[in-house]
Amino acid sequence: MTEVLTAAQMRAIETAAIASGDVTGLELMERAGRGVVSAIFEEWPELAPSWGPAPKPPEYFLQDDEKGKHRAVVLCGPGNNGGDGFVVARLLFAAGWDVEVFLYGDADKLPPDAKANYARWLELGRVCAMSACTSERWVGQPLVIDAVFGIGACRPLPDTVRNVLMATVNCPRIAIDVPSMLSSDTGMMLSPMWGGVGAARLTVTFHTRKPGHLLEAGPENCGKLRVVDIGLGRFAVAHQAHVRLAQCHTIGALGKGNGHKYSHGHAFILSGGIAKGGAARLAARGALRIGAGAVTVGCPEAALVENATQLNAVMLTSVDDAAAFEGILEDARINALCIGPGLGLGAREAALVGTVLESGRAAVLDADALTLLARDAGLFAKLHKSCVLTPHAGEFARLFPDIADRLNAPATKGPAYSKVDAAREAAKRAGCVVLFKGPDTVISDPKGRCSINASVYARAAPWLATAGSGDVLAGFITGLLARGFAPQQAAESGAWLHTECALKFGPGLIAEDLPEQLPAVLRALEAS
Ligand SMILES: NC(=O)C1=CN([C@@H]2O[C@H](COP(=O)(O)OP(=O)(O)OC[C@H]3O[C@@H](n4cnc5c(N)ncnc54)[C@H](OP(=O)(O)O)[C@@H]3O)[C@@H](O)[C@H]2O)[C@@H](O)CC1
Ligand SMILES: Nc1ncnc2c1ncn2[C@@H]1O[C@H](COP(=O)(O)OP(=O)(O)O)[C@@H](O)[C@H]1O
Ligand SMILES: [K+]
Repeated sequence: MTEVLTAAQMRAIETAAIASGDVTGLELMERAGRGVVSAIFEEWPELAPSWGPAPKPPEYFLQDDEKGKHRAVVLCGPGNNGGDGFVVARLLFAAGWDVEVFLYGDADKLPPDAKANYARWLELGRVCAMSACTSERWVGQPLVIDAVFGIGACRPLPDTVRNVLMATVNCPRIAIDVPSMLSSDTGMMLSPMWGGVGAARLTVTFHTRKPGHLLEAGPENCGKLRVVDIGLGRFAVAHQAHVRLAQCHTIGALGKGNGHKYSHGHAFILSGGIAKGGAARLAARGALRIGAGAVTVGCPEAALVENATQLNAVMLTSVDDAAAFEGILEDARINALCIGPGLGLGAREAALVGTVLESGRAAVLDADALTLLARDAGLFAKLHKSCVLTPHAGEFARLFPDIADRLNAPATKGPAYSKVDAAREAAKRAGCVVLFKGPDTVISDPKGRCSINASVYARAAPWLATAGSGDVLAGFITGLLARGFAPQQAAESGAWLHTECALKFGPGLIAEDLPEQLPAVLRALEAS
């Protein structure tokens, strides 16, 4: 499943499922709780009862030696996340575990399905107030089930909850749906956790990933992430989910069919002056490796010799000023431009950004070009739908300071504002695709079509935090634009391939290595 659903979208699907008569809320809660318990036993088979990870057969009577082998503390909250917690408590108890349950909130005010499961648990054990969950509980490091808040949390946690969660730091903690201190829409911490609460060992979510699992502090707090199917697939189809996981979705187009080099486009990368050409050369190498038929670097005359000693398959020409570049652009075969890496911030560079934008050609604007756009509203107004902006967080804040402020403000009420919302708003304002970089790269077009290239969990590639890797990404996207990819597809596929290249190389990666992984990555894609 490549959809990523917000809390509101998830609620809409749940409501549609219940309204269809196919399933009740109580049944969904039971499936959720069972999914959590199965996931725990699959993850740690040594904790599983003798019958394995599947839920216990109803007719099964526990043998004495199956009782009390393991201990769990279940922390329940006032909503349906707490309801899932009561189901998990019951199922662990049925598997022979010693289970203690604590509730934050008033049992009388629980929503109906949660209240039903609260009542079922009361037939088996007690429920104590969260305030009674004191430090002796954590001796022996029981398994902690975090069922305090799920998709319903969007403001700072009450102190009682925060203190209890912080005290579990040395215990294995399983988060139901989302760690309670995290916003499922944004991945941001809802409360500061002094000294930290540590990551959950496992987070078990339902139906699809939520943005908060992928963005910001989400991945480092979720531990392992498991998505459990609770039978909502049919309803997901009816629901238009606008955010999905990035993929290389037009990979068929990456293979080169017939045609000569110019059938695959001609990418032109503008460079800075003497001793500033490395970034543009990295971008050019990326554009060529990703399959642009021809790639040219344009630099000031004074930097030609320096660049010539470093380039072979990439062509080189002098571009002293915007007028010279206008002349070069008379060659209609040049169909994708890249400006910004190592460019500089002077008048020549600002004029070149203007020429790039006035040409109407597909263009990637990165690094210094973004700073120039931030400085000059007139330039910014020239952005058009064939452009791709590739800011990292600092450049984003320079270009869209008000949006960045809103993104970084602590959440006090829902719905929370996420990196997805920020990228969408920025793309709408700019009138072009914005690729907002990070381990959680978010790509949006002006209509809000959005994807997340998450270099997290199994795709974690921290080696990408190396000088020049962004320049290579700009080159990848430019190369794909030259090959005729639409801006959103070029950005999404470029980001996805960028991560794949980093994964292929692994630790020790430097920017130069990235384009060199492309042949193997593309070969593997073709084979699959
Ligand atoms: N959708 C689905 O398909 C399915 C969903 N399922 C499960 O339901 C979960 C969602 O349940 P939910 O909507 O009841 O929200 P939940 O996270 O329990 O919290 C709401 C409660 O917490 C309170 N509250 C929030 N923040 C607070 C704070 N900081 N401090 C204090 N209070 C705070 C809030 O209070 P209020 O804001 O209303 O004042 C309200 O009482 C979901 O994550 C999943 O586990 C599954 O059962 C199966 C299918
Ligand atoms: N920890 C990380 N995990 C995955 N990708 C990362 C990480 N840090 C940075 N990246 C990626 O590396 C690239 C860095 O780009 P940028 O910040 O522009 O660097 P530079 O200017 O040095 O080229 C971006 O594509 C970003 O998404
Ligand atoms: K939770």
